[in-house]
Amino acid sequence: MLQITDLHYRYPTSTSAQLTVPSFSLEAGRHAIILGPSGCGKSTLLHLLAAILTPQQGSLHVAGTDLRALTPRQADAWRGRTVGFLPQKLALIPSLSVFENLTVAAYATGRAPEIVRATELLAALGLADKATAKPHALSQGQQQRAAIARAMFNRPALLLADEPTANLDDASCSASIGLLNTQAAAVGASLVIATHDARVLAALPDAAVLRLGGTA
Ligand SMILES: Nc1ncnc2c1ncn2[C@@H]1O[C@H](COP(=O)(O)OP(=O)(O)OP(=O)(O)O)[C@@H](O)[C@H]1O
Repeated sequence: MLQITDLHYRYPTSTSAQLTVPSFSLEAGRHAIILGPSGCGKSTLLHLLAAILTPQQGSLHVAGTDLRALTPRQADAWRGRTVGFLPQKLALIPSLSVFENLTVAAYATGRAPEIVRATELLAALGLADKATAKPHALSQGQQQRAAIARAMFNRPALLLADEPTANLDDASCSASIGLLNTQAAAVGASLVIATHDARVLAALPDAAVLRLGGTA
């Protein structure tokens, strides 16, 4: 699922921050935890894995695709088909209902939205009665579940989650990781979680761990 070799990334606007990623590979269907302190580059690596950013050096293959070989347009199409993303700031669209926040994800694939899938996902995530609500009317936990449903809508091969347990108590932390794990398993996706939270290691004991040291 993932093959990372000698990967380097530097933000074009920054002269100092440079991310260096150790070589790492992950089989399809297996899960990984990207672990490291604040500012070490976890979110940046997730953006590289989603082909939102392009590395300057090294090779990066995800789900059988050489991401460095993609044009920006090809990267957009590949991402829409392949990746589900749960950002730290959930980024639900405030003017759309919860249901519409899911179905809008279909536009990234160029296919018509599957209405039945949206209904089933919302039910599976305990949000059946929130389909017509706007995101602001949901609790924080409900908003995260809606964002997980949106990430899963296109049945991604790779589910990326950025600090999904930040500010959660222990019970909510294990519920959140459990949901991500269950949803990934339902479509055979690999789950990759970026976190500085050691509780995630305990919640996913079989996950491979990629430690990031920091920027140089
Ligand atoms: N758009 C950007 N332009 C320039 N530098 C950036 C940009 N985004 C992040 N950085 C820098 O890159 C480094 C890695 O940031 P990143 O957000 O990937 O870290 P992180 O490990 O996810 O941190 P946190 O756990 O606090 O979210 C930091 O030094 C940050 O300041």
